[in-house]
Amino acid sequence: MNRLEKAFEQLVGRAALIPFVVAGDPDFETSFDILRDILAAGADMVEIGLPYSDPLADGPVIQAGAVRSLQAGFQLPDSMRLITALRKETEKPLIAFTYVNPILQYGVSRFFTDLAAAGGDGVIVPDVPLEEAPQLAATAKEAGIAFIPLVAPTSGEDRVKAICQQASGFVYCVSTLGVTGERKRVSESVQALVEAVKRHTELPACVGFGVSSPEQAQEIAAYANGVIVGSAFVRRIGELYQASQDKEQARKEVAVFVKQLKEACM
Ligand SMILES: O=P(O)(O)OC[C@@H](O)[C@@H](O)c1c[nH]c2ccccc12
Repeated sequence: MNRLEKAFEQLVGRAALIPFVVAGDPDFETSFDILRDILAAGADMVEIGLPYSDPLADGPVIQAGAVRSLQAGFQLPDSMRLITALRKETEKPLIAFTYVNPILQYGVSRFFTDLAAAGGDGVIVPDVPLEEAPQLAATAKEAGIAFIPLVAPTSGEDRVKAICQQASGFVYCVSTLGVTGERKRVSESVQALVEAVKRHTELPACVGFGVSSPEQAQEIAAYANGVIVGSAFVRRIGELYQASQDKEQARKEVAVFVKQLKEACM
């Protein structure tokens, strides 16, 4: 059983809390501390976003996080270094989140081999078309990396079935159309999407996009196997870690938010 399977098995009926942060935001050391704190505060696994200059599916908050990281000089090899360092601190799953371009530039086979050597467990690539996904998924699986696909509210039953058939790790159910970013309400339609996924795979179905509060996390945890929260963390990191802020206070506030979300997922 791999780390992802073990993590979901240990949930025993509750939903996994899966925070997303941008690697290297606002710098390598701080990003390492934030991820270690988030895991120590109770996150079941983390999604580590590899900063990219053209994050077309991201809203302004995560775009700003990527800019902070890239401006700090963070490059793809630093993401591998960050995952390697984190793996020394935790046995929880570390999932790389990246657009397809950085993988192509780095070299597909080299990317997954290096990610596995660093201690990574899975990858999420939001902009790889279904037609090209099988090749990427096969290379990932050869390296022992779960290829976690996304399904959207617009994905019809046949497309959900086709996506689930090549999935590994879990299936990412995108709650709403548009780009990432905190929403006041999480769309009700995502429950039907989770149910459609469950008709076509035994894999966990996790929901992301827009989750900004413990109340929303609790709502999703009632029917999904995991709750993914990104912009709500990246916004706090941006606000709290401005140069003038007290880093200790910032770390405490991020940890409190994790604990509140974790409570809600019980
Ligand atoms: O609205 P949020 O919480 O930022 O949701 C997406 C985010 O958590 C993470 O999964 C993500 C970051 N960038 C993406 C692009 C596409 C799909 C997903 C993502």
